[in-house]
Amino acid sequence: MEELQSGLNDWGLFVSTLPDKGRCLFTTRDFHPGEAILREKPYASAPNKSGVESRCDRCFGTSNLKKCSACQVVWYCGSSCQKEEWKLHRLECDALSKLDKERRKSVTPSIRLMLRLYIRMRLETQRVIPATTMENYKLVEALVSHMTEIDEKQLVLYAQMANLVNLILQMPNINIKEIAENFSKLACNAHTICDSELRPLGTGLFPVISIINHSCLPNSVLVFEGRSAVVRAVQHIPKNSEVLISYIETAGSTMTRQKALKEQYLFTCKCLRCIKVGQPEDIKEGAILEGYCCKNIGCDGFLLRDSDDKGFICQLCGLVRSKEEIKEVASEVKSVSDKALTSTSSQNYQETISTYKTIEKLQRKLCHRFSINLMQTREKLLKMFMELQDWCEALSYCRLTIPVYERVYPKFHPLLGLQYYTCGKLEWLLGDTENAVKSLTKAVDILQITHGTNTPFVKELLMKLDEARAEASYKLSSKEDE
Ligand SMILES: C[S@@+](CC[C@H](N)C(=O)[O-])C[C@H]1O[C@@H](n2cnc3c(N)ncnc32)[C@H](O)[C@@H]1O
Repeated sequence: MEELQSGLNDWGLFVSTLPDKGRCLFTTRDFHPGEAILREKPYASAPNKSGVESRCDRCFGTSNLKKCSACQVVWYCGSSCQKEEWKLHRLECDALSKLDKERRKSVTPSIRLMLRLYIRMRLETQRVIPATTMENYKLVEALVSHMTEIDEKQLVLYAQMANLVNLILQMPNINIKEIAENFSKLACNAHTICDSELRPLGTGLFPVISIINHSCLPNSVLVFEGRSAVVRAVQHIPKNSEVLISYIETAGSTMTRQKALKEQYLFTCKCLRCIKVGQPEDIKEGAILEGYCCKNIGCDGFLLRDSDDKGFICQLCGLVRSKEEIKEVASEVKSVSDKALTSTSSQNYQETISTYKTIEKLQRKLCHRFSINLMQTREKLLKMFMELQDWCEALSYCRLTIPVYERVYPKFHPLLGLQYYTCGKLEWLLGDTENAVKSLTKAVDILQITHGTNTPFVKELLMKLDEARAEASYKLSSKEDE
């Protein structure tokens, strides 16, 4: 702990403990919005397996991939990535090569992450890889596991996975119970590594960043530069404050967020948003985000159950919607959604789009205009129209999502910045340069804070904005000349 403390001093941070949260990370100086609070390379990481697509083990790239000829499990995009990983992969390769074809199929990304954790620990003990103040196995030992709170079924699963890891590694003195506990640590400490546009690439364990606790109203955000994790302030953080990130999607109601946190991280959140649970403002927000709309066209009210539980009353105009009617539309949404799942897997795009359009229409009848479900359906339609390069339809759905994003996310949230970015790109493609400049400016204002100013992603965005501005002023001057 003292060693870690000395490493954290350089960052302007210190570790403390709070009775209801365990370890916490605090600041020893002020941080301004957009400033990087902490950077960390993964102690262990593994790329995702997304369908048929594989990824380079080092950079998570997808081009020019070649399979390791010995183990036939791991992919690299070139010799430079392969060489960088060799110290670790040498032992992993030996172990994986001994497996038969069927066993190799059971080596999932979680199993690989655990294999790499143990190999790294071993190489550290043998001093092949140095242990430093901020990178050592002791930091993994200190992570919370919540072993005593896990249910029987999960314990059995971890035990089976631990047996597989043991069978693959065949290391002397390896403790199966400890491996199972490490799986539990991964569940509540590992982070999904994403690209700049928040598309998931893999999973990594960052033992120092794992000290940071959760808030549904966080003062910082976790982003990635390649495989490295960066925690960045999204507001002014005064000296002696706790650094807080969000572990989950924060767009949902308090009940939804608390359920997600309890299920995966085994705690009840008491952040500034969650302590308002049950208060009138919180009930209203939940009913807007996840409840129903008023049947009175043009009324923007939210609905709450009436006292005898026969229906839902609009809190603005007083109109009642019967339980039966709501049930009927909701079950229609469910049955069309089930159909959408099967048509997505058969990759018939036009059919899938028409199914999602039906869902969107039904949800407009059922849900409040700021509903998360409605927003998610429109998000799916946006993505599908983008795939089809139907920029006009894509833009119309993108624009419909923006007011919901603005409502559910704080001012500096990566998802809000990225949505403005998509909107700006689409407007530009469709020749609406004036609005493109407005949307791209909003995107820059947010993404410079969440992603920093020096990343290739933000630099490219700034270049696009400059280009769009130049085009807009050229268009304006040509109009004036006419
Ligand atoms: C990634 S760890 C964070 C560091 C942890 N506090 C420790 O002592 O190592 C996640 C765990 O921290 C605790 N935790 C995180 N945020 C919390 C919060 N807002 N309230 C209570 N416990 C929290 C929970 O036990 C959770 O499973």
